[in-house]
Amino acid sequence: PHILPIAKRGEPILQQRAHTVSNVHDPAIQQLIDNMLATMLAANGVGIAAPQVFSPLRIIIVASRPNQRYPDAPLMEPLALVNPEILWRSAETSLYDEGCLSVPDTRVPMERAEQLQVRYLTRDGQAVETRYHGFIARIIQHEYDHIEGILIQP
Ligand SMILES: O=C(O)C[C@@H](Cc1ccccc1)C(=O)SCC(=O)c1ccccc1
Ligand SMILES: [Zn+2]
Repeated sequence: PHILPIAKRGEPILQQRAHTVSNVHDPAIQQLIDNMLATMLAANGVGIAAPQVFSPLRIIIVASRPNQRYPDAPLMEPLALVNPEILWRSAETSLYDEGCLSVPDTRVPMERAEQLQVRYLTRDGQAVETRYHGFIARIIQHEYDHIEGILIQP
């Protein structure tokens, strides 16, 4: 896998809606997912979205791990969500200072739904519907914003 350049605020691709993946089994898609993972790990992130590596596709990676602000955040295997759809968001919200690999040296307090229900394809093409809460739900909402062309604003 390759570590790819990360698009920074101001790059048009970060403000465009990304496109649905038509064939998750395409080797180019599988390589992209591997490269997104390598790039996220190298940047010490807990998530990444395809537009951040200049691919206008609806692919996100979520990789929660415990950290100072969220010491009880779950440590999880990085998970790729292809063509994610948020089916439901709880009315209950929480506030957290979010960072963004595309907006370096910035933390922005963001209010997000505490729980959400999401439907997506795994990288193996399995259709899955899952409910998340807490830090993982937050990361999913942050990454989902990226494929909608939405960036946190400093
Ligand atoms: O820009 C991205 O999508 C990655 C971003 C994801 C994210 C961070 C915090 C809340 C929601 C989503 C990052 O990983 S920035 C790095 C960061 O803020 C962080 C790193 C380790 C632990 C906790 C936060
Ligand atoms: Zn971000």
